Amino acid sequence: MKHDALRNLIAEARWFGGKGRDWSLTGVRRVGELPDAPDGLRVAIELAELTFANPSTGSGQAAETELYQLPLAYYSEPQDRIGHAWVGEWDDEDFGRSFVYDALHDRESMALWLAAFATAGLDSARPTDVRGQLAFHRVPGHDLDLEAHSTLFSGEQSNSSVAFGEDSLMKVFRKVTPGVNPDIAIHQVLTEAGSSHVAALYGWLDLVDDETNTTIQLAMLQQFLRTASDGWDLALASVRNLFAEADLHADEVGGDFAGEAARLGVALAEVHADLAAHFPVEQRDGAATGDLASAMEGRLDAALDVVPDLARYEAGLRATFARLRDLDGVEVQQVHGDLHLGQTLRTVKGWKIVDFEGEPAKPLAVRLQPDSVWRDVAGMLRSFDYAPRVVGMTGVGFDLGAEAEQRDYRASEWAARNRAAFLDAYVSQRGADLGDAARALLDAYLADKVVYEAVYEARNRPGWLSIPLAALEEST
Ligand SMILES: Nc1ncnc2c1ncn2[C@@H]1O[C@H](COP(=O)(O)OP(=O)(O)O)[C@@H](O)[C@H]1O
Ligand SMILES: O=P(O)(O)O[C@H]1O[C@H](CO)[C@@H](O[C@H]2O[C@H](CO)[C@@H](O)[C@H](O)[C@H]2O)[C@H](O)[C@H]1O
Repeated sequence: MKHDALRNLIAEARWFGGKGRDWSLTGVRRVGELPDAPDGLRVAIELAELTFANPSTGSGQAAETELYQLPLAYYSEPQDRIGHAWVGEWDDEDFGRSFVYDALHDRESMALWLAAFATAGLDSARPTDVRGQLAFHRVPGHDLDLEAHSTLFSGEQSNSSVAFGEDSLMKVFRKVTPGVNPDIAIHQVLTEAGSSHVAALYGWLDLVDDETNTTIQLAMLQQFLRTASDGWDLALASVRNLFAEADLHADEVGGDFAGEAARLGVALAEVHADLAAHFPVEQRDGAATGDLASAMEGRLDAALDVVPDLARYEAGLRATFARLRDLDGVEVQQVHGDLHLGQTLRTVKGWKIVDFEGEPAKPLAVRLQPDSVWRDVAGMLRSFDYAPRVVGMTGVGFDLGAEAEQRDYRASEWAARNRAAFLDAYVSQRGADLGDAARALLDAYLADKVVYEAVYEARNRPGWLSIPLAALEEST
């Protein structure tokens, strides 16, 4: 009963990244219980082990397992108010007959996380509260609002984020791996460095797993950015503005985005500088750029099997990657790793960058590797190409048929203007020219990202595959 209910919960969850693969639920382990639950409620954190019949590409394993975190509310009576979060009903060996709900949707349950974090902050000399295998850590400097009600973010993606009023936000990591979670580690460093471009870290929850003698980072508590607007939504609004004006250029319409794009460039350069000051920076030699070229070529080889249309652009892409072999070396450092406009938030206090977890599909060891800053810059530049193409495709706010040519011209104009504003501001904030070596690196990361996007779109949004392919067509 429990097994089937949890399997259904996982299969239907938005955050489950294994959809479409052949998997089974091979274990469920209760790793902790939230302290101080009221009568009639027990709240448990359980880890579900999933075994995949076919390993993901390149893992070289016969079968692989992944761990997913499931916070569950066990009530002794049914709770109609959270019927939408129903998981199932069963006899639990610790809690007895239970009516079980997804705890993330339940205010009573979420208040227990907040209270546990608050308790951990009571003694600033020992900002960690250990409850069984759970260790609640607090970063001093902010008093949590314990009256705040929780709201689960509807736009949840790889993880589940819960806002506590307008005070704090807790991200519950869904797919978990033993070891350091880069999102927590980077937020901690940037918070201590006083960075104005991230939400301040307030705390985090670790599972100190006795069975495997490892630590698994389960959740992160951070500042709620009250006045935040999503960078991707703002960019789309700006494009629509331009498309609605038949006779005006990008710099003449009200919703021009170039000033924001430039401020984003400055913000990214400042974040990179802070990361370079607090994580190792390495100068790697020419062999490393050769390895980088080989890695990109390898990804192209794999992508050609998934998206045969890429073959038309193969020669140009290979030439771009091969240029890396002429470089003397490459500097690497901690970067964001998965940056695009959807990872940026505009607040009244400027741009913030979120989600430093790297690409969730990549193994943790790969996500922790230092990389070139040009990977992040390329990610943002690709987003400036996407925005007008997405508006053009969906046709919201203008007459598609009659204005197709005009629209394509304007899409290119918007993308070029904002790419230039972002890149110029980034480069000048770093205080260096974009020399030939940096240009070669940037071009290679851009090409690598387009190849990645072609595979991502083919697998996730086939209707959008034309976007990366059109970018390749334009650059040939
Ligand atoms: N500190 C914050 N305050 C307000 N909203 C936030 C904050 N951090 C992230 N968000 C919003 O929550 C969404 C999900 O956050 P993200 O870190 O990207 O989660 P995921 O790991 O699930 O992709 C983001 O798109 C952003 O709009
Ligand atoms: O889920 P993540 O945010 O980690 O990133 C994945 O999904 C992104 C889409 O949500 C995808 O980004 C691509 O589409 C964006 C518009 O939806 C665009 O702004 C990006 O430039 C483009 O790469 C991303 O590639 C993927 O890893």
